[in-house]
Amino acid sequence: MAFFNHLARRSFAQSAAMANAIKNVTVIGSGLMGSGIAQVAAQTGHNVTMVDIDPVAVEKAQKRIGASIARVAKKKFGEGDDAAKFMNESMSHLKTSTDAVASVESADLVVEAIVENLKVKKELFSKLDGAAPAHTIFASNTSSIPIAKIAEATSRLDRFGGLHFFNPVPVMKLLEVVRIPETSDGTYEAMKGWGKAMGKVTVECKDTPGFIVNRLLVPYMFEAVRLVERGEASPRDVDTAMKLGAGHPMGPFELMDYVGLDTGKFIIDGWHADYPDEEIFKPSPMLEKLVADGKLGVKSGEGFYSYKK
Ligand SMILES: C[C@H](O)CC(=O)SCCNC(=O)CCNC(=O)[C@H](O)C(C)(C)COP(=O)(O)OP(=O)(O)OC[C@H]1O[C@@H](n2cnc3c(N)ncnc32)[C@H](O)[C@@H]1OP(=O)(O)O
Ligand SMILES: NC(=O)c1ccc[n+]([C@@H]2O[C@H](COP(=O)([O-])OP(=O)(O)OC[C@H]3O[C@@H](n4cnc5c(N)ncnc54)[C@H](O)[C@@H]3O)[C@@H](O)[C@H]2O)c1
Repeated sequence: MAFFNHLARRSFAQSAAMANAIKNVTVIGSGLMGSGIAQVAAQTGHNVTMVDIDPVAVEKAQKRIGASIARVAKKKFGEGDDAAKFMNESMSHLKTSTDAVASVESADLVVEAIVENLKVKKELFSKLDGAAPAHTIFASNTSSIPIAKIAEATSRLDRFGGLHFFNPVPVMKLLEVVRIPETSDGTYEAMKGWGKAMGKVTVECKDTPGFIVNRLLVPYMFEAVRLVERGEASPRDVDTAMKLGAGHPMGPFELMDYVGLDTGKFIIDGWHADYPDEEIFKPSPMLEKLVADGKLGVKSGEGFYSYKK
């Protein structure tokens, strides 16, 4: 018994050490998710580098982070000096870059939150694998792509996993921590420990399609789309029904606009390719048209609804 207690203590100590070892975090992608992850990492005292290939995206992300940190600071500290101190300290932990390779040179953890496309994600990780130190853990925030397929691009399968955050990251408490068969126990404990250090509640999940939340949420959202495409109800009424009848904070159309319709299309197209017989994953004419028209939801000013001021 004493021996097992000793082992348990040791493994706890090791995981605590690994989690504490994650100090320098590189977040690749400064869109909706990358900016949220970078913000929370900076707020919780990590040294963060947020990277995007698009300098305009970086600029927009900085503005979004500034506005969001101000909301968090007000909630935590009200209007006084402590709020200003929290904002300044958080921002002082955040650097930006457009050079992904140079940005991982001293990273303990790399969290990828770029476009939901396997080829693009693999190209990125393959470049980063040669540039990052041996100890660096790589994680993807993918919504729907198997982590194992992304990890194939690297030679560090034992230091690879999924860290799936939820939008808006500064508000949503959940973090799904995903392991592939090769993920080492040390890596997994470090990822979970980092999630806790970020103030998140972590749940564990294997590398199964959609993990937990999206396995349930994505079919739900696409059932709503089919309902409307069949002319059985309007988006507004579906949203009202799910908010008032099921207690959801947003209806499925509001939520799809919030997530981004391009991201929704990437998810469903990927699953359609993998599971061509599943009716629910077949292309939706309504979604195809909105995306083709550049109506990507809240982020572009219009999706199922208009957000133009
Ligand atoms: C597809 C992917 O793989 C997975 C996903 O991410 S799926 C999407 C998951 N996300 C959801 O389901 C979100 C559902 N929606 C919600 O929970 C809520 O509508 C919401 C939290 C987004 C907004 O809440 P709502 O009450 O409508 O608006 P609002 O009053 O502006 O915000 C509520 C609180 O959150 C804070 N907040 C909202 N957005 C914020 C942000 N971006 N940054 C910081 N704080 C924010 C507000 O300051 C406010 O704080 P308070 O309670 O102290 O006043
Ligand atoms: N939107 C959501 O609600 C949500 C929630 C959880 C997970 N995710 C996942 O997170 C990832 C990002 O989603 P998002 O909503 O933030 O997308 P987004 O479109 O808001 O941002 C993606 C960013 O990645 C950048 N980018 C593209 N290729 C790049 C590259 N090679 N190197 C560096 N930057 C690159 C783009 O310029 C863009 O700024 C996706 O995998 C998505 O499935 C999204």
